[in-house]
Amino acid sequence: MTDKLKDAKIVFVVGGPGSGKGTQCEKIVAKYGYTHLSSGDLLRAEVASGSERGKQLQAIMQKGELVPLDTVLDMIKEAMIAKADVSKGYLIDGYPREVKQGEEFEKKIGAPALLLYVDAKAETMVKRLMKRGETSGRADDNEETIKKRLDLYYKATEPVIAYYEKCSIVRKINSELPVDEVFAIVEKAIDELK
Ligand SMILES: Nc1ncnc2c1ncn2[C@@H]1O[C@H](COP(=O)(O)OP(=O)(O)O)[C@@H](O)[C@H]1O
Ligand SMILES: Nc1ncnc2c1ncn2[C@H]1C[C@H](O)[C@@H](COP(=O)(O)OP(=O)(O)O)O1
Ligand SMILES: [Mg+2]
Repeated sequence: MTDKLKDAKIVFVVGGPGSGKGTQCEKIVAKYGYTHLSSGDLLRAEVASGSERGKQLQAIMQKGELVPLDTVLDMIKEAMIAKADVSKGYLIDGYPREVKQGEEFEKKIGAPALLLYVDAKAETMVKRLMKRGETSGRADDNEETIKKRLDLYYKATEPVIAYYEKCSIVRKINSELPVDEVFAIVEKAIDELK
């Protein structure tokens, strides 16, 4: 077991593609100094490294599918351990994407104290992603892949929220509002943690 992470404060950030997870995480980092670990960013860094593994990941992500659980969990765990001595808390952004990922995380790392459910309508998410796609350079910010990512979100990821509602750690955040108003809701949820 990972002793170093035994008392870590862990926040899962869950929401559909383009719902605003990364945007809110950035603001949490600025105010609270938490460590932000986005599974998508970690995977894109591996792709950018040009490694053989990165090439396989790229092919999966371009199709809007989920990469193997072990790959993403190992990456997150490694990144968490690297920050264990200085971290005030961890924002785990984009994970879990399916219930099994949550179960494995708890077995190998620990239990989350809070789940921020970043909620926006499908229509809003598509609009934001198409706009983001104009500049993001992301291979998955295109109409066809966005549709697949949304379908997968409703099928595989939404059940994660119901799963964690059982232990009353879910806080639903209305991400239809302007960024700062969304953050005001986020702040309340984080402040309650202390
Ligand atoms: N509350 C908001 N209102 C309007 N646009 C937003 C809001 N939150 C995020 N965005 C925009 O939507 C896009 C997706 O946000 P991002 O944080 O990358 O989402 P995610 O990490 O959930 O995919 C970005 O271009 C971002 O600037
Ligand atoms: N926890 C996870 N399990 C499996 N695949 C993941 C993953 N997190 C990210 N990926 C892969 C599949 C996603 O379609 C892609 C991009 O993820 P992301 O950057 O978190 O997207 P977004 O911020 O738009 O929600 O990376
Ligand atoms: Mg993101």
